[in-house]
Amino acid sequence: MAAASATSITSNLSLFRSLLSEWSAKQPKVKGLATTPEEISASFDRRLQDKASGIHDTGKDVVVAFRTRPPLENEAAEKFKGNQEEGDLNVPAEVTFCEGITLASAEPGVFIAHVPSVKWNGPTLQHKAFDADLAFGPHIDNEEVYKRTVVANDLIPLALSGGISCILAYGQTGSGKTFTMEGLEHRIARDLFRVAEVMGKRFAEAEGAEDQDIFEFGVTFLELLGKHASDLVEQPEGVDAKGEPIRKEVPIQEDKAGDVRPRLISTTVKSSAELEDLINRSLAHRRTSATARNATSSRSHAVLTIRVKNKLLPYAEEGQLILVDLAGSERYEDSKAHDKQRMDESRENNKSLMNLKECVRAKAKMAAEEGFVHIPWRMNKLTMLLKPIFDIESRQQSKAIIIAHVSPHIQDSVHSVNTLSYASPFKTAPPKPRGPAPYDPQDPRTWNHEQTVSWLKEEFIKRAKQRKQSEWNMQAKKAAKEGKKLKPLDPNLPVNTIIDVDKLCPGEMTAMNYAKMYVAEFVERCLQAARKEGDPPLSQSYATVVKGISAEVAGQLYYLVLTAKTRKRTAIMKSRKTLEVKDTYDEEIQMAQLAYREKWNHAMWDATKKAQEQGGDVAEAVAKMADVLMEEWKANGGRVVEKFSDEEIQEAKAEIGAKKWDETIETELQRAENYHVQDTEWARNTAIKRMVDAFRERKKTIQQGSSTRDSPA
Ligand SMILES: Nc1ncnc2c1ncn2[C@@H]1O[C@H](COP(=O)(O)OP(=O)(O)OP(=O)(O)O)[C@@H](O)[C@H]1O
Repeated sequence: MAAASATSITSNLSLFRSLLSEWSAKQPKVKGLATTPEEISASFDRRLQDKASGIHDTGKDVVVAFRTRPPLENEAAEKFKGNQEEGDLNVPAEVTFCEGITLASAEPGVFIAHVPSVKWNGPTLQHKAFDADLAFGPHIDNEEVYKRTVVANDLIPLALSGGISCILAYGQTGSGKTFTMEGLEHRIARDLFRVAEVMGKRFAEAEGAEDQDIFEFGVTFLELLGKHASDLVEQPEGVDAKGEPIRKEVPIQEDKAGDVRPRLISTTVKSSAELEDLINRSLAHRRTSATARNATSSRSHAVLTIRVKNKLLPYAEEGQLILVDLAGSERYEDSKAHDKQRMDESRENNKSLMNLKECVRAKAKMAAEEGFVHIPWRMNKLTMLLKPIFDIESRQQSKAIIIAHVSPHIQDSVHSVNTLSYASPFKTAPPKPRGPAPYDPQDPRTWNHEQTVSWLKEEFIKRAKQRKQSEWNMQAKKAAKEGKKLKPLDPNLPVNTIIDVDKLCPGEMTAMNYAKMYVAEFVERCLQAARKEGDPPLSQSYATVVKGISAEVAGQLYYLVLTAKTRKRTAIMKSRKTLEVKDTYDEEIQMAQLAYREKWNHAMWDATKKAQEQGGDVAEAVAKMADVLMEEWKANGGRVVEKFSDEEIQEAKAEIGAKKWDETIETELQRAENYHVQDTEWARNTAIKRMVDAFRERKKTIQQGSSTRDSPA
């Protein structure tokens, strides 16, 4: 069945409407959202106030939501009127809205896309269902989207506790990404300082600090257009000859410490009004440059980052709230009509969106399976900016929400299907409940409550002893200077463990509850557990000792979890040899497969056939071939480079003629230059490959012809 064009869809709207109403009549009732916004708000406030339940464990690391918007006034008439001026008489004079998306269930989210297609007997409709965690129909407003995404997933408290919260808006141009993101940005600006006040007060009280204004906020706003990043907070430096705004390019690189921090102006904001003002100014800069370029904002990714520093924990990493309005997921065919610069940007955008997909999928998979998956975040500037979410060695807890936007129109259904199938696979089952995994003292993921309590006690005692020992060492040194000798420390002497572990670890808390907590929150709990009921606040120096020791214990716990995961990865790697290639989930293999396309399958097929003929182990032969291709792919920097023998090249050149040969290469090099492709060797190889391929084809046809003639009648 072939897909139908927008014009042919428009000319058959009445047929599609009647097919849709027949279909709708047979559908079950729509399943609504599970909890009311009021319930979400109430539980959010409770969590904020309630010290005991501050664990940011709202289930998934990656949450997927779908959203469709209402049709705009006169939109169908203007957008799909077809080429009536050019005599497209099939398109009705007045085009009205016809729905392309139906909300089947809000939570869990299910959207059904209605896709017009052409069968041998005429136009028809296909109904394709896609799953998400949440789905927002056209009548859901931004306030409700905010409550169900940002509030329900504790994104603000997570960032304030030193974690990373991220929201990504994905979708076709004009599907409503900017509408959603601006709505969320303004609401975050509205609530951030209120939540910070509640949390700051709680934290300062635990530490006995007087100043309750403990958070510092630094905001950056970046635009990534193709490969070029610029600062949206800064005013453009004027306009160029084409009237385009001149913006300084901002490099995006990983520094020696592994931090990706583009050189942007970080503005300190102290209130909702200041944050709101900064967001408005940056958005206005984005709109101006978009208008100047005679295009929409759909061509660039806009990344708003709010960094949160906790003044009481100067050594801890900063929490971050990252909001990304992604470039429109334009199809390559649609961008062909544009100039070279647009095509370059479009190609770059598609590359970054594909890489983002790989990263989000790998992250979702890792969270759900608890395995160790390679996340290729270094492959693109966009994912580099999102490093703290994707870097598995990051000790910061993170949560990403991806909102996939689709147009409500039936003429956009093919785009909508692309968008929904991009985002839907991110939906994973909630993390598996910790099963009865055998106890492993080296793997905190297997510890129950009692084992956790005893580990914590041991750790605190160990560190208290170390402290005592180092105090003794200092005193002994001092005594030696005075010619005295101190009595050695009695190892059996009881030590003050500083922290009451039973108070720190109530009820059913296990090591994984703590491992999911950010260090700031763990330290805060330790500070509370160090203070006896009714005692005055801890002295500044005592609080410093508690903070130091508890941060070390948290670090040790994260380290154990990380090494346990690494051990699991090594085990997976070892067992990979026995796995069928199709069963492996190594992202690199998948990327290499994508690059090789059908050549990969041919190579596997050849390896299988050879192994069968020689009576060898098929799985092993396939795995070996995959290894060979992977090595080759990696050695060529993630590309597939065709290799031909010199003889074959000379043969092809002789057949084609040296002049035409050189001309073809020259044309390809020229094309590469036009597209700013730096790698001329790559362009040359592409030209050679095309000519040798064509030569092989001709040779094959000739050989087949002669073998038919030669064969006996
Ligand atoms: N949920 C909604 N309710 C009402 N109007 C909406 C909604 N979503 C989007 N719109 C309107 O639809 C139009 C397109 O939306 P928007 O600019 O947000 O799309 P976009 O996906 O960001 O497009 P682009 O990629 O071109 O930037 C705007 O006029 C916007 O106000």
